[in-house]
Amino acid sequence: MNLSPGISIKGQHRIQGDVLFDVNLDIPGGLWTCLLGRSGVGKSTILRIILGLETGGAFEGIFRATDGASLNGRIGYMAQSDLLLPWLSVLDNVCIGARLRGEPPSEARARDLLRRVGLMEHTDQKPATLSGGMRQRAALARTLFEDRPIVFLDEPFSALDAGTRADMQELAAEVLIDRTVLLVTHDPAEAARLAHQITVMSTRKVQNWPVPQTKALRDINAPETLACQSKLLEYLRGGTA
Ligand SMILES: Nc1ncnc2c1ncn2[C@@H]1O[C@H](COP(=O)(O)OP(=O)(O)OP(=O)(O)O)[C@@H](O)[C@H]1O
Repeated sequence: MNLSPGISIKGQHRIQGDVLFDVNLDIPGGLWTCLLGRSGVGKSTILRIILGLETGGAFEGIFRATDGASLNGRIGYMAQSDLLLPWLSVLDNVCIGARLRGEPPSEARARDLLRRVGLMEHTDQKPATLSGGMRQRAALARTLFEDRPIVFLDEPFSALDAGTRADMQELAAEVLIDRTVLLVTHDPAEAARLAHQITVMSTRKVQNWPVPQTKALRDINAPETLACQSKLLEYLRGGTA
């Protein structure tokens, strides 16, 4: 049985009375959906609506899990900003969710994830002593540690160099296999590599985009990955694709 439900969202979001976007989107359970679109179009807002967070506007519509159960407590979220607590060590930041819930965190698992994101030597450091890319990897480890059936990732690899980015994509794909993942990204190559569903958002519509027929996680240099990446980039730049 797939324990990671899909999500459907349908409605309209307004900011100060103006329509920011109309959305009618099915996010399939147990698969990766990559959400792309121009800056400011409302990608993060879709995540925040489903998470019940402040958006600065009002959403009129419905969203629900496909299994009919509440989404409360089932979504892991990695925001664009890392939201690391400056007074805690990297290790304690990874474990913070469990501690706040009054659960004893598995420090061994936290350390293993920090090793896998390349921060084994930095577990006792405070976030302020890390580079931007290291902070982003600490935030990724914290999100993976939460082990939720649904995971929202908002530009999770944006601060990473190309090699580390490929490594972290592979790690996330492995750890989050069979989870429902909604990944916001500006990188067509990332979407072409990771997605089971690609969704492109504009002010007019939210539409699905053809994904390569091959199995994700795809080879970066496979012809179908490169073709998808190139067509997507052309479309996002305003071409006709
Ligand atoms: N708290 C808020 N109050 C008022 N307006 C907001 C708030 N949050 C977002 N907005 C506005 O909503 C719009 C969509 O923002 P959102 O962050 O969802 O865009 P995005 O597509 O994720 O952009 P980017 O790719 O740059 O991250 C923007 O015009 C933004 O200014």
